[in-house]
This record gives sequence, C-alpha cells and structure tokens, in this order.
Amino acid sequence: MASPTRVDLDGNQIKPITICMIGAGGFIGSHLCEKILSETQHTILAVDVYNDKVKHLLEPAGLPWADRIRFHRVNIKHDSRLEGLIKMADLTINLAAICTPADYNTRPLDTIYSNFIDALPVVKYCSENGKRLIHFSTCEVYGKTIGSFLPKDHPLRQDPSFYVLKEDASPCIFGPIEKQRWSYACAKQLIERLIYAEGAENGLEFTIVRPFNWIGPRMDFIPGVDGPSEGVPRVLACFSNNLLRREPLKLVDGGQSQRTFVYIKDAIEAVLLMIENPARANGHIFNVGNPNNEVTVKQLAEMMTQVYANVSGEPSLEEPTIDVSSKEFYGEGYDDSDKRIPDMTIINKQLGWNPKTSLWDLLESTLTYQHRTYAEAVKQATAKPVASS
Ligand SMILES: NC(=O)c1ccc[n+]([C@@H]2O[C@H](COP(=O)([O-])OP(=O)(O)OC[C@H]3O[C@@H](n4cnc5c(N)ncnc54)[C@H](O)[C@@H]3O)[C@@H](O)[C@H]2O)c1
Ligand SMILES: O=C(O)[C@H]1O[C@H](OP(=O)(O)OP(=O)(O)OC[C@H]2O[C@@H](n3ccc(=O)[nH]c3=O)[C@H](O)[C@@H]2O)[C@H](O)[C@@H](O)[C@@H]1O
Repeated sequence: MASPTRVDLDGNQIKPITICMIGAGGFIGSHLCEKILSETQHTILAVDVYNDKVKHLLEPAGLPWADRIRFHRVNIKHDSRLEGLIKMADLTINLAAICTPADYNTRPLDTIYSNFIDALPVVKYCSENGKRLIHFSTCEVYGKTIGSFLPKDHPLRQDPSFYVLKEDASPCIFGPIEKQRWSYACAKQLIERLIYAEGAENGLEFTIVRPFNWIGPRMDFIPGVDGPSEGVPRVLACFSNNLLRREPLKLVDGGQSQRTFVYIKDAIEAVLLMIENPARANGHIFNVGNPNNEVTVKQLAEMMTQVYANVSGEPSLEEPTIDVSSKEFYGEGYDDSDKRIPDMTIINKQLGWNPKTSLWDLLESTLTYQHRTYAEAVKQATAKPVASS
C-alpha cells in the first residue's frame, strides 16, 4: 500500500511528482511502473510503442492507481508530442533502446540510432526546460576488463583492480570497428558523455544508471510464443525457451564468459531511491548489480536446468547443454565482455543500496513465473497435428 508519509534518506517528506517514463512498456519499465504505482503517490506518463507488459496496470478501469498512470503510444523517433510530455513532468526517465546483443552486429545502424540519435532530443528537451533526467545506460560501456589482455595464467588476473568495474576509474575498452557488437556500448558511451557535458556546461540535473544483467519475470520474449520464432532474446529468455521446449541450452563459445545477475526487484529499489533522493543522485553515474551473484554462462545453464527441473517437476535432459560458436549463433562481428563485477562503493555511499537476492532464489521465482506463463503455450505450439485419416 502507498504510504501517505514517505520520507527520503535525509528524513524529508517526499512530495508526489509526475514522471515521464519513456520505454515504460519494456521489462524494466513494467517493474518500475508497478513499484511506483503500488508504493508511492507519483504519477506516470508512460511512453512506449507497446503496452502488453503494463496492460495489467492500465486495465480494468477502477484500479486504485487509475488516475496516476496514462499510456501514450509514442515512437520517440518521430513524434512531436515528446517535448510536451517532458514539459508536463518533473522528471524524465529514459529506458527506450534496442538492447539485445543479437541486434548489435546484425542491425548496427538501428542500434546506434536507437541508443544515441533517438536519445538526443530527450536530453535536449530536459536541458532546455530545466527538467531532471534519469538515463539508462549499460554496464557494457566498460567493455572488456583490463585483466583480459593479460596472459591466461598471469597472477594479476586475480587482482580486483584488473577486473572490478568502477564508475569513476575504469576505462571503456571496446574491440575494433569490424566487431560490430560494440556499436551498442559505443552509442551508450557517447550519450553518457553528452549528458555529462550538458550537466557541466548547461546545468542539466541528471543521473546515469548502468545496469548489470538485471533479470526476472517479463524479460524479453519466448520465440514463437510472444515474439518472433527466429528472434534471439537475452540469455535468460534463450535458456528459458530451451528448457520449456526440452532442448539443450546453447553455450556460445563454450559459455566461459562471466556475468553477475541481479534480481529485477532488488534493482528497482535502487531506481526508486534515485527518483526520491535527487540531491544524492544528481550528477552521479551508478553501477546497479549484484557482485555476489557471479557465474560463468555455463554455470548459469547448469543452475537453470536444475531449478527448472524442480519447479516443473520434469527431469532434465541427459545432455542439458551443447556448445555453439558465436559466429553460428550471432553471426559475423560478435564479440563478448569477459567478466562484469560492479564496484558498489558509490551507490552504497550515496543511496545506502545493496542487493539482497541470491542467484538461486531469483532463478527459482523467475523460472516458476516462466513455467506458469509459458509451459502450456509452448506445449500447444509444439504439439504435432493429429494425422487425419
Ligand atoms: N535489462 C538489463 O539488464 C539492462 C542492462 C543494461 C542496460 N539496460 C538498459 O535499460 C533500458 C531498458 O532495458 P529493458 O531490459 O527494459 O529493455 P526492453 O527492450 O524490455 O525495454 C525497452 C522499451 O523501450 C521501448 N522503445 C524502444 N524504442 C522506442 C522508441 N523509439 N519509442 C518509444 N519506445 C521505444 C521498447 O518498445 C521497449 O518496451 C535500455 O536502455 C537498456 O539499454 C538494461
Ligand atoms: O544485461 C546487461 O547488463 C547488458 O548486457 C546484455 O549483454 P549480455 O550480458 O552479453 O547479453 P545476454 O544475451 O544476456 O548474454 C549473456 C551471455 O550469455 C551468452 N549466451 C546467450 C544466449 C544463449 O542462448 N547462450 C549463450 O551462451 C552470450 O554469448 C553472453 O556471453 C545486453 O547487452 C544488454 O541487455 C545489457 O546492456
């Protein structure tokens, strides 16, 4: 229930504000809308081209927050209503982006336009109208770790200063231009630099968020069920799809890359703290991740296989994984981040935030959701038609 007397981290009463949330219909946006509507009195102008993931917050009529959310079907590439919506709000949160790795090397132009060019007017309107901006960047701006350039058995690879990623100290290390995987990271880096410069030269009040593999219910789509059959979503949805269809999970280049996964509900707590503590969040770039949940992709596949067997009651396959080359899986121009451990000093100091949920627990609740939501639909989609006599 929304408490009428919410206070910020400094004990001041929080006044309800209006938030223009661009990309509100996506994975993160849908969780953020849910949180804001159920726990605060803020109002949301929800902007997206799709609303399937927030339908439950918009209908039926008479929901307790009905007068605090309005969906605007707007494509920010070409819609003159954008500036008006930003002007009506106190704060703009920009989540809109192409952000699935399968697109970075196959649709590099769309990726660069979406992550840089299309974000430009949002920054400009916020700056010109004196509005606060929370912009979603990515941990991919760090690229590869310094340690990855050392020989495999070099002892400095074990030294955290060679791999832990710090907002104010780590360099951004991308591959060559022909590795088009980096089109996304590079576009996100340039928009971060532009926002930072608007802050420095024109006084824009901004916060930049760098999410580190946030995962949970409603992430991406299951190919052939609520997304294109040939589509390649991010790893959680790829592996969920394999498990639902009882196919081996595909390990790209052996699944040796490492990731830290954070539960979406923990991460959303961090975003709410940023929204409600502008004095502590403005001018900062924040890593938001869970350094305690590190696994290789291969280990993730093994855990998901085990957890899914528990939640579905179906035994796992005898050979639950297969190796595929990145060229076969993603095509020419793919490259990978080797390891992603977020340094948590800044977010901890400014907002006192720490993630709580273990990888095992977050996989249990997420795969329970995947099973309940998709198992029947996948069964129907894969059922062989009965031969007519
Ligand atoms: N999920 C993560 O762990 C993660 C990690 C790093 C960065 N991010 C960043 O966070 C943001 C949100 O990610 P997500 O996981 O929710 O992705 P998502 O794809 O689920 O959501 C993005 C939403 O933006 C909308 N959108 C895209 N272009 C638009 C346009 N031109 N006009 C209007 N709406 C448009 C899409 O329809 C979609 O609903 C992105 O900027 C992404 O780069 C996410
Ligand atoms: O979530 C994030 O923090 C960021 O990272 C993601 O990038 P990445 O982690 O590489 O994307 P995933 O699709 O989640 O892949 C993770 C790893 O699993 C591997 N993978 C993926 C899918 C699959 O079926 N098998 C497989 O081995 C990939 O090659 C990669 O090494 C995306 O770029 C963004 O959504 C986001 O900016």
